Amino acid sequence: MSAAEPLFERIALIGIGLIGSSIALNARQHGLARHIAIATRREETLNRAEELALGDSYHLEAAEAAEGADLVILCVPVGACGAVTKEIAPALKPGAIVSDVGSVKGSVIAQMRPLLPEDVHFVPAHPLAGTEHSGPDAGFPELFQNRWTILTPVEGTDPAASDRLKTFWEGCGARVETMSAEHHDLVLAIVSHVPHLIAYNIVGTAADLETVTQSEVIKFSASGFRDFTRIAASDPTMWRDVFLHNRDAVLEMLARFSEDLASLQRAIRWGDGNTLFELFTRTRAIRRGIIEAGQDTASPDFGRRATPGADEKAPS
Ligand SMILES: NC(=O)C1=CN([C@@H]2O[C@H](COP(=O)(O)OP(=O)(O)OC[C@H]3O[C@@H](n4cnc5c(N)ncnc54)[C@H](O)[C@@H]3O)[C@@H](O)[C@H]2O)C=CC1
Ligand SMILES: O=C(O)C(=O)Cc1ccc(O)cc1
Repeated sequence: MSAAEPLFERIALIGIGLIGSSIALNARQHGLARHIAIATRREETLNRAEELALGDSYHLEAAEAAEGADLVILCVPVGACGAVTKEIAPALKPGAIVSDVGSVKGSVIAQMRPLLPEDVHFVPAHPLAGTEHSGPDAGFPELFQNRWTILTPVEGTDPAASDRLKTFWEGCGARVETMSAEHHDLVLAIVSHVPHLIAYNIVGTAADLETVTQSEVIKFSASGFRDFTRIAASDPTMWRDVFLHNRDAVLEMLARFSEDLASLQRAIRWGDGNTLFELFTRTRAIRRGIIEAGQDTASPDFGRRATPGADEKAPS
C-alpha cells in the first residue's frame, strides 16, 4: 500500500487503548489511511494519544471523529458499544464501514445493529491478539502480525465492504477468517474467556489462603502460576464486560469444564493414575500441535511482554 494511495481517506478510532493505539500505529506505518481521527471520553487519555502522535485529529466527541470517516472502528469495552453507536449514528457518512474489535460478537451486534443507519456497512470484527496491558501507551505495531482477525458479517452485509475491511486487517499484518457471531462466541468462550476466568479464580484463591502468605505466593510462584498472574492482570472493565456479554456460551463451557474437573478430582481421590496419564498425554499433543503450527512463537507478545519464564520452550 503506497502512502499516496491509502486504502481509506479517513478512519475514526473510537477508544484509544491497547487495540485502538495498535491499529493507529499500523494505519500510519502501512499507509492504510490518509487521516486518522481519534476519539476518547477522557481528556487525559486523548492528550496522551496526542503526545504519542497516534493520529491526525483528536476529539472528545466520538461523533466529531466519525463525521466524514470511511471506516469507523469502535475500540471500547463491549459493554460501551451501544452507547457509542448512539453517539456516532447521526454523524456517519452514507457508505461508511462501521466495525469494532470487541471480544464478544453476538451482544455487540445486538447493541449496534438497531442503532445504525441503513446506508452504512456494518462489519463486526475481533483481532485475536492482545496483552494484559491497557491504555494508549500499551499499543505496538507488531501486535496483529500473523494473528487471526475474525470477521462476523451480519446478514445482508455487502461483500465488498467485508473485503475492504479484510484488506485493512491484512494491511495490519493479520490473517483474516469469517464466521458467524454465534460460532465465534462459542469458540472464544473456550479458548479465551474461560481460561481468563480460571486465571482470575486461581490467583484469587491463592491470595485468599489463610495458611500461605502473600509474600510466599509472590516468592515461590512457579512459572505456571506466574502465567496465570499475567492473565489475571488483564483489564477489569474489559473482562467484566466480556463475561456479562458472553454469558450463555461461557456458562455452557464452564459446565463442561466443571464436569471434567470433577472426574479429575475423582481420579486423584481413587489413585487412578491411568486417567491422569491419558489426559496429560492428550493435552501435551495439543500444545505440541500449537508450537508446530507456529501459533505460539508467531505471537508478537512472545518473549516480549509476557512474564519472563512463560512457557517458551519447544518440545524436547
Ligand atoms: N486487551 C486485549 O487483549 C484485547 C481486547 N479486545 C477488545 O478490544 C476492545 C478494547 O480493548 P482494549 O484496547 O484492550 O481496552 P483499553 O482499556 O486499553 O482501551 C479502551 C478505550 O476505550 C475508552 N472507553 C471506554 N469506555 C468508553 C466509552 N463509553 N466511550 C468512549 N470511549 C470509551 C477508554 O478510555 C480507552 O481509550 C474491547 O472491546 C476488548 O474486548 C480485543 C482483542 C484483544
Ligand atoms: O493476553 C492474552 O494472553 C490474551 O489472551 C489476549 C487477548 C485477550 C482478549 C481477546 O479477545 C483476544 C486476545
